[in-house]
Amino acid sequence: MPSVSVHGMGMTPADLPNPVSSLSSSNAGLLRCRTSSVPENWKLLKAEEVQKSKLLRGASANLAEFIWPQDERPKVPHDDFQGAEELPIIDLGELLQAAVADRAATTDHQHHHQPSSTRRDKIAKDLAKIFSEWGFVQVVNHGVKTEVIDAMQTQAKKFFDLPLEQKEKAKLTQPGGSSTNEGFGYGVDSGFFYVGRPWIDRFQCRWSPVESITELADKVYTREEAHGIDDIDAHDAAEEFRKSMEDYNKSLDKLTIQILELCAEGLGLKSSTFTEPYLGTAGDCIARFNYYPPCPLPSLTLGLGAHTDPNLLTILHQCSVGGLQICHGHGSWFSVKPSANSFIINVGDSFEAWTNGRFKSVKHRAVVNETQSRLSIVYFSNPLPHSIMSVPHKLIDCEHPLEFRPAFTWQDYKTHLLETHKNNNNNNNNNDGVRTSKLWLLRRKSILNQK
Ligand SMILES: O=C(O)CCC(=O)C(=O)O
Ligand SMILES: [Fe+2]
Repeated sequence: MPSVSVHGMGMTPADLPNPVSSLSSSNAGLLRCRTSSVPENWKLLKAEEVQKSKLLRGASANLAEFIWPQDERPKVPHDDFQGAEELPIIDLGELLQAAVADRAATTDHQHHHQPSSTRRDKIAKDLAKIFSEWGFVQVVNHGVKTEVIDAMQTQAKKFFDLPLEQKEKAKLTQPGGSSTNEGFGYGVDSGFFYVGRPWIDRFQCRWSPVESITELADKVYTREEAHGIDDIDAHDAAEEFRKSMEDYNKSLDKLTIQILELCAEGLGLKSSTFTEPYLGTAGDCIARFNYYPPCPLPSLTLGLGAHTDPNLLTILHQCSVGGLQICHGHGSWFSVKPSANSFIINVGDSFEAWTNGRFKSVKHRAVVNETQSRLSIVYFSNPLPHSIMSVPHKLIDCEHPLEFRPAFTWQDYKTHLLETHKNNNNNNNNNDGVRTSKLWLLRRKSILNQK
């Protein structure tokens, strides 16, 4: 099918975004970034792409809003993996192999066999070192079946391909009628506190309980006008979505536990130090599907601005299109090469605080590109809202004095984050909460707050 330009949608050039004329006075900071005309490549966007995206429909009214300040703009493109520092890899398959070798060695009475406990110890130490230096790791042979990952990617893609009106049915409301940050939308309308407007559509909900996923899926896939055979199709579609969410959640919950255990061991702590309060999928684990449509301004905007994740651990799977960038060293960014069978796992703010800063919650962002849409599936692991995360005594010594809150709950931090969101949105101030909200976790700050 030939690509249809927005002109083909019955839009006249006057309907097209005009970055200059639409700059408001509150965007004075962006005036420096003005471009004199609509980028030619906006016309490359397919009409159906514009139709189905909340972001693109909005952007067509005021493209200038998406131009970020000069110092935030990406210098490394989404697909430039050259010169990028190699993100360290952890091969979890080695754990399994070592256990198999253990059994063989016992049967064959081998004397020079390296026991699996030694292998495990080495992997745990490597992982802890990577998290303390990079905050990010690439995990391979993680035990999550390829079918489970593929099905989740397929379902997420299918979701974003739905007509906009259909996707918007996923919006969940609170009992009082106010919207939550769950569902589909432009940033799920939860407000962003970035310095620019991100180029993104997003779906977000909790990974469990399964009943709430069913409710969401039914809302999205059931069409009011559907009768007969259509009803059956809609039911099947909702069921496929629910099943892939459930399978993915089960697998990633297991993976989270495995990683948390290795982290504890790598830090010289009891294996269950982090998993006991985590309590698996009963916690507050959040699903996020980020969808970045093709963008006519890839070097002027960002899919997602530089931020750290507030949660415990993040497990991310990107589709075949690159876009995730990590800040390493002195403010230099590198693009992470997509790899179908690996996960990118990073330390969130809560984990950094819980480990007294031994692990680092590192800034990352998403860049976009002109021609391809991009999808990332994110598993945000969190403990139960009221489980207490208290800094293990072993992680406090002369070399590592206590720098973070000695104990806090995910609910405490979440409440703070939501407040910051609200204040930033109400005051319409430079929306810089991304940089400041993490400060709440610092000990100095918590002492000040108590005064
Ligand atoms: O899409 C990506 O690669 C980054 C997503 C991300 O950082 C987030 O959702 O917090
Ligand atoms: Fe993130």
